[in-house]
Amino acid sequence: MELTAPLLQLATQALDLVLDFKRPADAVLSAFFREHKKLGARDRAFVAEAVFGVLRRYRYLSVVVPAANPRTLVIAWLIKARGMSGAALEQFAKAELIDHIRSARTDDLPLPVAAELPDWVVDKLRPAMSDADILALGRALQQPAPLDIRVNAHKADRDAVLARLQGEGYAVEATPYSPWGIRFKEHPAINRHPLFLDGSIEVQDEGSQLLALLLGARRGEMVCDFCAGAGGKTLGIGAMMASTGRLYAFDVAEKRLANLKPRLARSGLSNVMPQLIASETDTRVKRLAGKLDRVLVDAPCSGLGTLRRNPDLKFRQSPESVAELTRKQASILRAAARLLKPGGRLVYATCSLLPEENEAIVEALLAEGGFTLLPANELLAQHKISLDTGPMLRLSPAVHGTDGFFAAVLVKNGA
Ligand SMILES: C[S@@+](CC[C@H](N)C(=O)[O-])C[C@H]1O[C@@H](n2cnc3c(N)ncnc32)[C@H](O)[C@@H]1O
Repeated sequence: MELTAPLLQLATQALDLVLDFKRPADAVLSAFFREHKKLGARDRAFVAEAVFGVLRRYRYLSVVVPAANPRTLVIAWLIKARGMSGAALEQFAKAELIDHIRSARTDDLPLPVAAELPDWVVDKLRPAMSDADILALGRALQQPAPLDIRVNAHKADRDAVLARLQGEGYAVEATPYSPWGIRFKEHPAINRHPLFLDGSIEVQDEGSQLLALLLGARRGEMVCDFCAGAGGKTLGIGAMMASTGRLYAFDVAEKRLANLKPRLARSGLSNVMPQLIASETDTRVKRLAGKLDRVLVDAPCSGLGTLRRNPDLKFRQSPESVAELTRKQASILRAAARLLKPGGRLVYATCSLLPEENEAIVEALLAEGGFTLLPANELLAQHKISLDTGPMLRLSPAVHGTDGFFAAVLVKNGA
């Protein structure tokens, strides 16, 4: 595509709005496009690509550019990531700036810059990971995520959906771990496809799909998705229950639960009860104490495992926000644990990469007694899924091609 001065100006303006990191970049960009209604599809695509492209390499580009500002960052991205030639850019930037960027070194960078992670994140990862693994993780997190869908087992069959999509010319393949997953090579607008509109498929990362398997809810059981949000996991669990029994979908965010409603309608499930709660200590929660067979806690977390989708998130989190989240996670997990019958199953999951949001939260509950860890690797093997990351599941984009993801399965003692 041909770069023009107005287009460069638009990308610069949009980036400027994103770089205060007060709101999620995708929300800022949507608002920006609403204000620039006349922009054509190709120009929008360029602006979005430039903004997300800079965000993915923000630490590196900030080192490369002598006086980093949104415009020079976009120019540095065009040269370093898009491989644009100096000649194509000479009408937009001084020759010294172009030369400086072109000759900037790419080797010998400090680990946090090469991995595109904040220093404090690298410090928190270091006790559990080698520098080489942190670098591989950081590099994988810089790549855009593939588009994964989950076939709704209540309505459709994966092989049939796969064959249909292939027949329609989509480049798709079955996901390696989830029995319901299909991965697209491109990013088509799948939310307009008839299979999406009739609830046969939902967009969901493969890692998230595995949670329903780990929870293992059966027909007729009493189950709760404690942090249901817009119901990504709820719908997978409800399908496994074949729309029988009862599946409570709790959340404190009214808007997210509202977003669950149309998805629920499409899914054809009639066993889900969305329930807005004020907090994890709400009386509606306490009323269910000791009554449930399975509870999923897909806890609010730093989201650092999803940086492929939200590269700005790492700059909107801090050690303080993580500390606050860990207090919340521990409190929610305890409240959720009280709902289980003896022998009932509790799954704790996050899309964080940090041990303090993951293993530490689970180990603290285990140390109090009352629960036993059920090895996730053995459970997955029972489903013929060869995914062995040890007794707790830790998925990494560098190793598994999924978002960064953590899950632990616990059983309430005393059955
Ligand atoms: C990681 S998201 C869940 C995503 C969701 N499970 C899905 O698959 O779409 C965490 C959710 O926890 C909710 N949350 C935060 N505090 C909570 C609390 N005290 N009790 C229940 N849910 C809470 C948030 O509103 C958010 O929707």
